[in-house]
Amino acid sequence: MTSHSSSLPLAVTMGDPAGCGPQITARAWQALREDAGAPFYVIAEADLFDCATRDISNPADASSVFPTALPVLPLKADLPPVETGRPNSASAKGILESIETATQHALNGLAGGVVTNPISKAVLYSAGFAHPGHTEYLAAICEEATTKPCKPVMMLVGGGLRVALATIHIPLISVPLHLTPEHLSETARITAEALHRDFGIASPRLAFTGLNPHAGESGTIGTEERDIINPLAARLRAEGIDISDARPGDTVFAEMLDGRFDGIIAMTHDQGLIPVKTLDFWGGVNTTLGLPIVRTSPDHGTAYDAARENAARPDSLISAIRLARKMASNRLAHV
Ligand SMILES: NC(=O)C1=CN([C@@H]2O[C@H](COP(=O)(O)OP(=O)(O)OC[C@H]3O[C@@H](n4cnc5c(N)ncnc54)[C@H](O)[C@@H]3O)[C@@H](O)[C@H]2O)C=CC1
Ligand SMILES: NCC(=O)COP(=O)(O)O
Repeated sequence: MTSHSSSLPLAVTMGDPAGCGPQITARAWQALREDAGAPFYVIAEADLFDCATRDISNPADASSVFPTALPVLPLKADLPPVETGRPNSASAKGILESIETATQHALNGLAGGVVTNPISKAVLYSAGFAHPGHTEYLAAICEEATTKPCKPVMMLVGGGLRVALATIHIPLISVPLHLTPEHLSETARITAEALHRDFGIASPRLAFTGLNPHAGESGTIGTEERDIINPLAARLRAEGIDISDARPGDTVFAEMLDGRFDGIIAMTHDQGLIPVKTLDFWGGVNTTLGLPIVRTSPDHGTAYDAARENAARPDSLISAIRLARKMASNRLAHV
């Protein structure tokens, strides 16, 4: 199985067909069709897109088609009629087929990486989807295909920040239970390795955020920093990973912008996503580290309201495509 190549086309998934995916994909193709980088194709139905399209049966045909039409690899599943802005759980089968096919293409060396369009988690959950989101679903597909364990780490990139998350879509009340030394050390190792291999940073400097205000204020406003994060950081440093003790969550992002760190490991979803989306909502990218394939995604969701008004902006998808190209090319150079 080949896991990456920068010269291969990228596989873009359909996402929720009632969301912004079709609009931003057509607009990203318009913006990038003359771009010299790797082209992309989308796994969906051609009539979703308001631009020139051409059906392809093989990812290898994407490159020749891309300058004149958006290459579309049709789904096998039938999609129900799509009403923009009105999600329909009957689309779930096609949404998941698109993700699964794109991932298999990347795993099998037919695509250079996967760029996912937004899905509505609630819509998929109502159709019985058992994973919290793409991140865990992609890891499950990769794990099954390679028979190797695959631990995914979500990282948001934008506004000068690279922020990996120690916890993702779980209720805040259960976060402390997940912050075990084993989990945090795996997250740190995967993040350090990805910054080196996929982002081309020779010796990445990482920071842990604290969970509590003022990083626990020496154990007086919470003990996770004193008892778990800081002792673990010391062990990781002894192994050669350059990582700080828990830094206060209200200052560590400014420290990274000042050049002190190359990446941050945030303890919760919102702790990590708020700074990235505030600084760079339109250009932010979500990427999954720890997979045998490259995967990126816009940082935003399905934006049903913008889709209804035909006003969805493609900026974040374009950034996701550009980052996927860069990561694939860095991986190739690293081999
Ligand atoms: N990667 C993924 O698949 C993601 C999926 N989601 C899902 O998206 C759904 C909606 O989530 P929300 O919290 O409402 O976030 P959202 O990002 O879809 O929308 C937040 C606001 O930003 C606007 N917006 C977002 N992207 C836009 C674009 N490209 N152009 C113009 N305006 C845009 C929306 O119109 C809305 O006002 C949820 O079901 C969530 O699960 C959320 C984040 C990522
Ligand atoms: N908030 C980020 C998000 O919801 C994306 O999740 P995933 O579908 O990429 O796992």
